[in-house]
Amino acid sequence: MDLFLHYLTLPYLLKGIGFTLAVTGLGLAGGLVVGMVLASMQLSRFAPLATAARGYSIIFRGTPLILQMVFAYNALPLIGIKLTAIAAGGLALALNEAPFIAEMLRSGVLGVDRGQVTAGQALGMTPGVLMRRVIAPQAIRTMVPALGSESISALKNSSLASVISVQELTLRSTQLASSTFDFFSVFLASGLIYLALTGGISLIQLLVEDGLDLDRQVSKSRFARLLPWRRGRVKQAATKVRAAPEDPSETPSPDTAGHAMEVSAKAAISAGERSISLASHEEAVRVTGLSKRYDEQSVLDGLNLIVRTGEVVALLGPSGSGKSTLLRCISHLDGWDLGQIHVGGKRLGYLPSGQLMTQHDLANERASVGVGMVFQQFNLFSHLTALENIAGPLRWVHGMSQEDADRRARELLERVGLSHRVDALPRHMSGGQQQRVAIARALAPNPSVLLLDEPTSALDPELINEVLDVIRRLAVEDGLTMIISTHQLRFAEEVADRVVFLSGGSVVEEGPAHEVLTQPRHPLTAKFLSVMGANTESTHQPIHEVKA
Ligand SMILES: Nc1ncnc2c1ncn2[C@@H]1O[C@H](COP(=O)(O)OP(=O)(O)OP(=O)(O)O)[C@@H](O)[C@H]1O
Repeated sequence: MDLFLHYLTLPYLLKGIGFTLAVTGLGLAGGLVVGMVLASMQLSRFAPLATAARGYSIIFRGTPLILQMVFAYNALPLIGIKLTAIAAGGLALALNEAPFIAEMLRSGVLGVDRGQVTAGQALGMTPGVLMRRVIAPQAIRTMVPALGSESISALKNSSLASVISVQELTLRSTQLASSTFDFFSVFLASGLIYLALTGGISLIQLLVEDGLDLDRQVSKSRFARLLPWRRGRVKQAATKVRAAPEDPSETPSPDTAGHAMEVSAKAAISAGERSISLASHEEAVRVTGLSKRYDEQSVLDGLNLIVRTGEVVALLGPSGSGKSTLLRCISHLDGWDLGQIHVGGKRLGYLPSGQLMTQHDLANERASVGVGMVFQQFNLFSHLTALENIAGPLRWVHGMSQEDADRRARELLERVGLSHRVDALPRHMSGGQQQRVAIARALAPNPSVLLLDEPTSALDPELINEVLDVIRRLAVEDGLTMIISTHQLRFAEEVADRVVFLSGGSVVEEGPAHEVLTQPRHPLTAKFLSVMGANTESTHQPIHEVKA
């Protein structure tokens, strides 16, 4: 026992720890840098880069580390690169770790929900901002356990550096045991030191996991405060704005139906005047001859559409008629084959020369033109609170100060009846609440046009009204220009100035909402409405009863 304790504290062995850590540190740091390059190459759309990265992985994962260390120390000097034993060991370990780390990075990035990436693009985030604020924070969180295991494995692999005479812990233990012949005590002490080192790594992993845990109470720790995606501390004042629940889903208010009737009445009184006045408004969106194919399938077929400022247009049509694709093209989230789209008079995504913009410039233009988008699946950033989902893009895309962005986010959350949920994560909110946050997020930068892609189709019937009510208010009170793809016929009749019926990727019929929904002219519209139970009588059913 005495001898064991003696070896455990022997400076000769303890110095070996320094060399072990030096090789491991170089290996992990270098592996992370090379791994990031490899992961970017593999994720690149440029095939030769991805192939080169794969070739690298095959070579370095397929040959033994010990051989790579010997090569780095003994063969590189032959071509004029002479490294110290520690540098050669660290280099070989880095090159060997890189493909493993690259795979972790790649799977972390690919694991981030594509919908959130699309939402970030729609909000005008450049690829860099998207990576820093949306993808990396979520990818890193999922990678931490695997990175912890890889670090432990790198520490143990560093012992192979003994073959190139790095005086690390294993080599020193072997030398000590050979000279004292006390193999048992020396290797027991050495094993315990390794255990302490790997235990340290596990502890760091646990602390990092804990620091990144979204369900943990907001951290006051300095570490958590350094993280760019940390959960912001929500000021008490903000949560006190409303003590009682303001959420219509929690306190179903008779207001909703009342409000709907009021809107309907207003709409009926002013429909004629409104359509005359809208005709003189400027064009907010002009779509001319838009055609798009997916392989052999034609999805949009010479589609034409003009939406004027302040107008609310409901897109109706059977599933697969191209409603979502049209909305995605308007915000240039998708490209198209033929035709032109102007938003606010600008060809969004095109240079004056007619050339396509880079993704970076397209993002900036999307933000400056102001095309907001609300998705079927909400697509909230799952690592951010309701407040941060709204305030974050205002800061990162529009350069607003944190104070102003938070104030705007609170105002909007209050408008959509969610001021008591400012600090809630998306997964702690109901579908209706998430969609209301998504609407608030899209509204935050004051878009010139708001596109809503079946905003209620992913909601349970009892949650649909709370979202429709918010949209109704935007149409009536704010006079926002909106294009809404929806299957909610009664809602379309109440809120939309015009209904545009799509079939097979082109406009089959369009006209004042009430007219198209009650007296369809085209047989396809009539058939669709009858399938939807939306003939004259059924459009007067309660909204939630009219479903696709
Ligand atoms: N990425 C894609 N690759 C191939 N085909 C696609 C893709 N996206 C959409 N499509 C096809 O394009 C057609 C139009 O789809 P779109 O989602 O625009 O229709 P929709 O009218 O919005 O339908 P729904 O009401 O069901 O949402 C569909 O046939 C769909 O399968």
